[in-house]
Amino acid sequence: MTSKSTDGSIALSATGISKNYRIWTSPSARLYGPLANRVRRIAGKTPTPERYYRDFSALNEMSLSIGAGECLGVIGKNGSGKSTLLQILAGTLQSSSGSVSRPGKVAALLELGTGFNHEFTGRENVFLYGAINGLSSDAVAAVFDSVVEFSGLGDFIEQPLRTYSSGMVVRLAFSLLTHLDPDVLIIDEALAVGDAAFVQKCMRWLRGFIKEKTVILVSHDLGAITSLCSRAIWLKQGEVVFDGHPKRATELYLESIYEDQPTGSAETSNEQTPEDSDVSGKKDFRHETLKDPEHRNELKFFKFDPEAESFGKRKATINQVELLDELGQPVSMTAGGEVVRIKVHVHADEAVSAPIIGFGVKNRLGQELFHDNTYLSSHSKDDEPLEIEEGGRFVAEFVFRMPYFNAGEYFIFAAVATGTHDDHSQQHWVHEALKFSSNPNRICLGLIGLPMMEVSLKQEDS
Ligand SMILES: Nc1ncnc2c1ncn2[C@@H]1O[C@H](COP(=O)(O)OP(=O)(O)OP(=O)(O)O)[C@@H](O)[C@H]1O
Repeated sequence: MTSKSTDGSIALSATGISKNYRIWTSPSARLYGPLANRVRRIAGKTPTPERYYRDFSALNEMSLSIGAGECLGVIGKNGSGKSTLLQILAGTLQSSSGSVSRPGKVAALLELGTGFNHEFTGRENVFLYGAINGLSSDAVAAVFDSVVEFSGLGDFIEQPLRTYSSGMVVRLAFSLLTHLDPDVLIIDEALAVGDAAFVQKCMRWLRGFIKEKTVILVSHDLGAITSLCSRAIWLKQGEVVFDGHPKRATELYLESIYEDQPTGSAETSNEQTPEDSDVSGKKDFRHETLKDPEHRNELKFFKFDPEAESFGKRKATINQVELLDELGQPVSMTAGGEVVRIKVHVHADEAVSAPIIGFGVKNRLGQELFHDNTYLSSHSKDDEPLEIEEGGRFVAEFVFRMPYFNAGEYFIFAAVATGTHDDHSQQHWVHEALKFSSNPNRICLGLIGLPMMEVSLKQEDS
């Protein structure tokens, strides 16, 4: 697609960029594979590289030009190549082939903490980051107070970065960017970890910046893409499959997500009437409306934190909690109303008898919104209770339709106990095993909203 630059000049362009990765079949294949193939060659035999690795293309000969003044949104499923593209455009990752032209000054907010030294204080990092971006120490000193003020970090600016939360690192990084005066700003989902007030502040700044300069933005928040961007590209397996109006791009992308979902019991037949339908397995009847980016209740999950605070007698340890989609694929995004799987993986540090695994969701005030556990399902059957030997592993999986959440941050706690529902001893309880954030929406009216199968209003016969 031709670029829609406001003054006709190009802010950034990429020609035929590809990124290939070599995926080794095992760590030892990486060590011995090249040697084994060399020995085969010397012995006059045909090398067998396929036994040791396969080549994987994360980006495939992509050409793109972004006009000065454009705000380009980049969307696509996990692993479609968005971060790879942004890193290559920003110059922090070398492409395997192709070239990038950057006529102006480019600043990027990519993977959290990139360009920072975690042993340095916030103050030292401001000067370090400024130097990396070509600013003299006098120039950094001149904007230092303003950077700290924007960040809202206060006295924390004198503390080492390793003591910062991920939200604080984003505060510092974004505040720095606002003072670098770039021509092109590249942002990769980084704002997703900021708290609501700071994200609002960044959005206000970004809207002003977009009016004058060029922005490239990756976001799973399709509402942000449609409201901020003048153009959007949709990536699929390292290729641009749509380049054009953001509204159309997000519509096509969402359609493709729903097309990829299996049909069957979860599908609602249009011919069913409310009276004769069986609601089990149905989607929310507002499903079509909720596909719309404006209404979709996006939930962005962060990875399991093994360092999260926990307690318990530790006969068993929770070592992973993950979010999967309906098909069992690990995901970092989902939405209210969708079927998800929460998997809790546990290691038995000692022999464990009849374990119970549970999980629940709390809001940031610590109010519990819902919880559940395996006790009923594992004790309502005639099955023998689970007996796990020392060193063994076990896992619980909860499959349910996500409720709707108000805008804000939430935590999933996970726990493993032994005993019975009424008399048990906690072995490991992880307070904030998974964190997630919810976008503003109008679907959730209470603390949580329920996926609603049917609603009717009618007069009863007297
Ligand atoms: N260093 C690496 N070695 C091997 N494969 C890699 C490497 N970095 C990325 N990949 C692969 O390249 C593909 C594209 O990754 P990339 O991070 O760009 O996707 P993405 O669209 O940004 O995903 P997400 O939405 O999850 O952030 C993925 O399949 C990923 O596994």
